[in-house]
Amino acid sequence: MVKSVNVAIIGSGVVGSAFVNQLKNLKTAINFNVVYFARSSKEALFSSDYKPVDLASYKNASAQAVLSLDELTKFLKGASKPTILIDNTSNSTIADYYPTFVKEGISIATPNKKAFSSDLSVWNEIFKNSEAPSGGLVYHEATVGAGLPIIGPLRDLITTGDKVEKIEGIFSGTLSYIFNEFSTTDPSTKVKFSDVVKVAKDLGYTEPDPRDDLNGLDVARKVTILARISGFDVESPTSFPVESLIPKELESVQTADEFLSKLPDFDADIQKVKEEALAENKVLRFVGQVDFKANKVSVEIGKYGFDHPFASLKGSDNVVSIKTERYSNPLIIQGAGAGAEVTAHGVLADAIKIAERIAI
Ligand SMILES: NC(=O)C1=CN([C@@H]2O[C@H](COP(=O)(O)OP(=O)(O)OC[C@H]3O[C@@H](n4cnc5c(N)ncnc54)[C@H](OP(=O)(O)O)[C@@H]3O)[C@@H](O)[C@H]2O)C=CC1
Ligand SMILES: N[C@@H](CC=O)C(=O)O
Ligand code: NA
Repeated sequence: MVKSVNVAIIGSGVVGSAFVNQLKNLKTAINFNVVYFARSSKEALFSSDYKPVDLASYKNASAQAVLSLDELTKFLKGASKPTILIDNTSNSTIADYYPTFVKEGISIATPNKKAFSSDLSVWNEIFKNSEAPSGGLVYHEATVGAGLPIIGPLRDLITTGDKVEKIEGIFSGTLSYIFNEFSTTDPSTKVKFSDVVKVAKDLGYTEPDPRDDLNGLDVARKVTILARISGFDVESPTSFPVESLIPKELESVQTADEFLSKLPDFDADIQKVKEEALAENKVLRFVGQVDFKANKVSVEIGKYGFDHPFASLKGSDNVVSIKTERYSNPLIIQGAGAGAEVTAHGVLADAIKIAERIAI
């Protein structure tokens, strides 16, 4: 008999739409039965008898109001099959509810960093509940480096007894793209900082609000996640030094659109920093670090010589260097660290891993 698992999807934005397309074309021995699909924060598709949502026409299907998280839990628990919840949003209310989902036996696959990088207590509760015999499973590979295999291999190293000494890298697809385009080894590069920011947004690399990338918080969240997996109990992503690219004068601007329209006024400031680096034969890169020996976690803009590996990165590539007791010559993982398809495949691969463990 074919094994089956229920799936509840929340969000159909940049990542969510790509996820649905990949799921539609999935060829596995397990049947993924989508019983709930919140295609926006207002509209959801589901039926009380758990009939599968038609993914081919979900955009036009008539929808109902989204269920509250309590109602959703009750609905999913009422089914005869186990459920994987796919959270393709950046919503923190949903993230704060993960401990309850997991306690109620609902498994989670998600690219949403909020639950794993907010207060340490939320992280502890999620994984404590997940370890209980009736707890749901939790996979979040796409929260760091999108679909790049970083969290899985790091967890494997730790589980098998290795010890992390240092993790260092470029963890933002957006900031990688921006600095790879803006601060190059070629002195004739003329692109304006604010223009590249807009392109990064159009390419789907940024957070829903690009200020969450530019203020360093997105990188701080990723560094927090990697530090915690490695055994460094970081209290929150604001509990260590994080450098921001938001001009002081724009810190209190209300909307992302207003921010983007005013950003060109500050191009000259960052241009000057770039030119100073260039005069030293260096480029600017936005780097995160977890250093166990120095007992230090940091996120900052650094200057790197033209021959440094960070200087030759391309596109939205992330690069992560993991130095451990076993890998004294660090393990390097590099590739696209943002974008719809590479993020969605990370989430879907996690969903498949969960399904292989829980489908009945
Ligand atoms: N883009 C990328 O390259 C990467 C993204 N990620 C993460 O993936 C997640 C999604 O990013 P992205 O797709 O770019 O974001 P988008 O803003 O494009 O999509 C978010 C979607 O979530 C929906 N949504 C928000 N809140 C709710 C809610 N309460 N109930 C139902 N739906 C809701 C939004 O609907 P509405 O329009 O109604 O608000 C929207 O459809 C984020 O957590 C991001 O950090 C991770 C790695 C890479
Ligand atoms: N906005 C993020 C998306 C992936 O996490 C980034 O640019 O890296
Ligand atoms: Na990843």
